[in-house]
Amino acid sequence: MHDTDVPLIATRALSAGYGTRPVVSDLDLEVRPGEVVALLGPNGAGKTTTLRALSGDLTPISGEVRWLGTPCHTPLHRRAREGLAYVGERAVFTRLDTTDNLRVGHVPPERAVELFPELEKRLKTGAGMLSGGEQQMLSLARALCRSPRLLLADELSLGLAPLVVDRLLRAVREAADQGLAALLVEQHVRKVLDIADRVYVLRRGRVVMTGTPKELRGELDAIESSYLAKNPTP
Ligand SMILES: Nc1ncnc2c1ncn2[C@@H]1O[C@H](COP(=O)(O)OP(=O)(O)OP(=O)(O)O)[C@@H](O)[C@H]1O
Repeated sequence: MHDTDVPLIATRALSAGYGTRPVVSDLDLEVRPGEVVALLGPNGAGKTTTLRALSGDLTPISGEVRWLGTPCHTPLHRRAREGLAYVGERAVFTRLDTTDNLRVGHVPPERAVELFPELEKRLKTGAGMLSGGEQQMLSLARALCRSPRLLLADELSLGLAPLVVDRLLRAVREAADQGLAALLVEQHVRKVLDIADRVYVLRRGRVVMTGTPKELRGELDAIESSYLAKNPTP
């Protein structure tokens, strides 16, 4: 069993942005071990900015990020050593083959193949020649096979076929069932709600809705139409 009493990562009244202009404000969110949390919202709502502040890539303008209950000011590379994994869009080395991409990430290829058997036949293929789905399996394998404590994933499933999206999300769910804490920024609202424990919806840099997928089912149309509205100005 994993200790779910202390959030692995949490923000308290966090404001973060670029220069002195906050893009997200007054953000209180947390992710506990064993939880998959979805961060949803229209384009420009501040989802990536939030992930960057959580990862240590952006310094908060005010408020704080807490790691295992303690305020945390370390940069991204230090947090990575302490168990944080960040997966962005198709983060592969296109000139290396799949095996070398895994080795660079200190992941034995056989572990990656256990997670995604689809990669077995592609171990000697240049990562630039893989399909989008295979590239994302490779990125996710590189992150998950190092047994991180926290996964921050930005649009894992961008532009991928529905079956591949299911495959990637299932791998995250299974890792969370083993104790991983995961925060996923996703455009596939309905699919991520199928595997998430909790959801935050951001709009114009603020949390406007939060709850379990069950609690938010009735709001699905509103959430999806806010995506189409592309974060309208007030
Ligand atoms: N490096 C940057 N410098 C200045 N402004 C930025 C920078 N990155 C993002 N922004 C601005 O911050 C705001 C929020 O962007 P962010 O990428 O966090 O939103 P998002 O919700 O992830 O959007 P999307 O779904 O389109 O990726 C936008 O207005 C964007 O223009």
